[in-house]
Amino acid sequence: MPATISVRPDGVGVITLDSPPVNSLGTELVTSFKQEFPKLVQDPKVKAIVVTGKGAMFCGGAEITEFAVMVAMGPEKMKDMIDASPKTTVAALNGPALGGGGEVSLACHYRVAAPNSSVGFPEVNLGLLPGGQGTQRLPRVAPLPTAMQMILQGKPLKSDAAKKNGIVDLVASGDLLAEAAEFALSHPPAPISKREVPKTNRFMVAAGALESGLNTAVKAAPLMVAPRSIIKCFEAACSKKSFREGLQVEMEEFTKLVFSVESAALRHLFLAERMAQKVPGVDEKPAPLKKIGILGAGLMGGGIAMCFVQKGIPVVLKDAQQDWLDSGMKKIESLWAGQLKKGRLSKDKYQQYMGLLKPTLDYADFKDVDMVIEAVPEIMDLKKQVFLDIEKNTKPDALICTNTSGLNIDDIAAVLKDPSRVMGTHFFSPANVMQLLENVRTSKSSIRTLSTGMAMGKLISKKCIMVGNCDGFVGNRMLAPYAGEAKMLLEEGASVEQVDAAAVKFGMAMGPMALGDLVGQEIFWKQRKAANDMKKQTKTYYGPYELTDWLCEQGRFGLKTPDPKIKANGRGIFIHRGRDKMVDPEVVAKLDEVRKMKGMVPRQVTDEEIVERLFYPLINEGFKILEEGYVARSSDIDLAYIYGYGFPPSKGGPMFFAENYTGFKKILEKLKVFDAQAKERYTKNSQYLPVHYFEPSKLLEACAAKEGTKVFPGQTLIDVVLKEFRKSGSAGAGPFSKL
Ligand SMILES: C[C@H](O)CC(=O)SCCNC(=O)CCNC(=O)[C@H](O)C(C)(C)COP(=O)(O)OP(=O)(O)OC[C@H]1O[C@@H](n2cnc3c(N)ncnc32)[C@H](O)[C@@H]1OP(=O)(O)O
Repeated sequence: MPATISVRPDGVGVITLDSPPVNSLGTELVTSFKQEFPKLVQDPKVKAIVVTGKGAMFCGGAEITEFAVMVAMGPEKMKDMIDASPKTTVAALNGPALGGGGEVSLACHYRVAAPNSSVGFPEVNLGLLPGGQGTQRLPRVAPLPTAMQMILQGKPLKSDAAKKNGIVDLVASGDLLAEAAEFALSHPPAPISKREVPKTNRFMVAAGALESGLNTAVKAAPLMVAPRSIIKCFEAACSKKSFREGLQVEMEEFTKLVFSVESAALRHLFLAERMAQKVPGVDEKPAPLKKIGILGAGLMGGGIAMCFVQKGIPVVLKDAQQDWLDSGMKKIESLWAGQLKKGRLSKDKYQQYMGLLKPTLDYADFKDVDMVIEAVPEIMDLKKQVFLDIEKNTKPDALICTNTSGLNIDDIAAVLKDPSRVMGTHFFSPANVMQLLENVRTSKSSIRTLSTGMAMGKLISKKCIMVGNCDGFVGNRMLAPYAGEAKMLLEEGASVEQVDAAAVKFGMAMGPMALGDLVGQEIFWKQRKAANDMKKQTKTYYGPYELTDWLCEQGRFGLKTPDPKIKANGRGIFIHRGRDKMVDPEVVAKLDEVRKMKGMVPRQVTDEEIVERLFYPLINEGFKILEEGYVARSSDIDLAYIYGYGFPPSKGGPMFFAENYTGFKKILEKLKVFDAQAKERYTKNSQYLPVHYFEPSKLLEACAAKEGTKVFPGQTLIDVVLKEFRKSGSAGAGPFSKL
C-alpha cells in the first residue's frame, strides 16, 4: 500500500507516504491516500493526524511521468481533504518535502521538521509552477521575498530557515514522530486556506516587488514561460481574490505549462540525467577511487585535478618540467585564492584543498593511485609514451584514462599489456567549471573500468555520458558540421556578427564564432595537421578552412592564447578586451579576400537559414552516431549538448528539438535541399570540396517515416525507432549497436 495508516498509543493517527524511491505523488499513492486518510478522520479513537514519509524523503513531489493524468484528475482533492480535516493535521517532515511534497506539507495545519529536512518548490526547473495549491498557500505563511525566491528560483529552505520564515512551526530536537504527535495534540485545527495573506505581502506586490522578481527570472532564463505564470499566481494570491479564486488562476496557468513544449523539454532532461547513469551492460561494482594521478599540469590537467580535490580526494599532479608544474600550480592556487577573496571558499577549505594536491615530477608518486588521467598535448606518439610510463609506475589494476578530444583511444591503449584498464575521460574546458564529461568506451575497456569511470563522473558531480570511440566522440563530431557551416555561411555573405547573433537568438550560450575563440581556433587545424591531412581531401572535410587556417598560422588561436601585443587577452576572430570583444577588422578584410579568391559574390543570408544550416547537419550527425551505435540513446546526446555546448535547456537538446520542435520530415527535406546546393557548389566551383554532413542518416529517414506515432511518457520516438533499427541488424559498428 503506498499510503499506510496506524494509530499511536497517544491517539494520534499517522499516515505514511510509502512509494519508493522518493514517495512521489503518482496515481497509486494519491488514490490510496484518499482512501486511507478519511479512515483516520472518521476513527473516533484518533484525536489528531500526522502525515509523514517513509525512508529519507518526505515526498519528492508529483510523479514526473504522470502530469497529464494529474491534470485530468482535476482539482486537488488530496490537499483539500487534509486542509478540511476537523482534526488537527501536522506534517512530520522526515526529509525533503519538494514540489507536490511541499504542497502536502502546506495542506497540513502545521509542520514539524527533522533538523536535516527541507521544504522546496523546484517546479520551475521543470518549466512548471507549484500547481497543487503551493502558489496560494506559500504567500499565506512566508514573507513574499522568500516565497518568490523559493518558487521563482526553485531554491529550497533547510528546516531552520523554513522555521525562521514561518513555513515550519517547530524543528524537532529528538523523536520526530513523537514531537509531531505532541504538537498535533496541543494545537487546534488551523487550515492555511482560511488565513489572510499578510498585509506586508500585499504592500510589496503593490510596490512592484513582483515585476522586479520577474525581471531577474527572465534575465536568467529568457526563453522560459513559467516565471510569468508564477507571477500571475502570486498576483492572484496577494489580491482581493479568495483562496479558491486564486486556485483557479493557479490551475489555468499550471495546465498551460504542463502542456508546453518547454516543460516537456525540461522533464525530458531530468529523466535523461538519471537514465545516463544506467549504461546497458555496465553493471559491475566500481573500484574505489581514493587517490588520483593527473599527468599534465596545463589548463585541462589543472582543472581536472581541481574537480577531485574539491570533493576531498587527494591528487598527485605530475608534469615533465618544473616550470610547467609551477605554472599549473600557480593557476590552480590563484583560482582558489580568488574564491577565498570573494568569500566563496573558507580559509580552512582553501588550506584543505592545497593540502590534498601534491605536485610532482616523479612518476614514482603514482605508485598508489587508483586512476590516472593524462592530459598531455594531443600528439599520438607522446600519448603512447606516457601510457607506457604510467603502466610501469602504477598498480596493475589502476585505471589509465586519456583526456584526448580527438585521437583514437584504441590506438593509444594498444601499447599496453592490459588495454582493458583504459578508457577516455573527455572533460570540457574549463574542466573545473564545465559540467559535461564524455566517458569513452574503447573496444577493450573492461566492464570494471567502465563502471568505475561512470562512478567517477558521479563522484565529481559531472553530467556524465558514455560514448563509443568514434572520431570526435559525440560532442565534437556533431560540432564539426556546425562549425563548418558557420564558416560556409560567412563565405556566402553572412557577417560574423549575424551568424553568432542568430545562434544566440536560438538560445545558444554563445555563437559558433565566439565558441571557436573560446575553445581555440586551432583544434581542427591541429587535428588535420596531425593526420597529415592539410589537403582536406578526406571524407572528414568540414567546411572551408582558409580563414581559420590563416588565423592559426599566425598563432591567433582565440582567447586561449595570450598575445603580448594585446593586453591580457588573445586574438582570434574577435579582439577580446576583458569581457568585451569586437570582430577583428583584419578578419573582415581576410574574409573579403577569401570570398574574392573563390569567386563568391556575397548574398543576403536570412537568420532562419543560418539556424537551419547550423543545426540540421549537427542533428543529422547525432542521428548517424545513434545509427552507428556510438551512444546508447538519444537523450545522452541531448545532455552532451546542454551541458557541454550551451544548447538551450528549454529546447531539450538537439535530438529532443528535432522530435518536438521541428519534426523529422522538415529536417530531412531541408537536408536534401542543402545537400543539393552543396553538391552544385563543388561541381561548379573547384575551390570547394564535397561535404558529407548533409547526406541524411538512415535513422532520421526511419524516424520521418514514423513521425507522429505516439510513445509512452518518458520515451522518445527516436529511441523507439532506434531499438527496431538495432534489432533488425541495420546498426553500425559502435559498442551500443547490439544493445
Ligand atoms: C503539482 C506539483 O507542484 C508539481 C510537482 O511536484 S513537480 C515535481 C517537483 N519535484 C521535483 O522536481 C523533485 C525532483 N527530484 C529531485 O530533485 C531529486 O530526485 C530528489 C532530490 C528528490 C532526490 O535526489 P537523489 O537522492 O539524488 O536521487 P535521484 O537519482 O535524483 O532520484 C531517485 C529516483 O527517483 C526518481 N524521482 C525523483 N523525483 C521524482 C519525481 N518527482 N517523480 C518521479 N520520479 C522521481 C528519479 O527519477 C530516480 O529514479 P531512478 O532511480 O529510476 O533513476
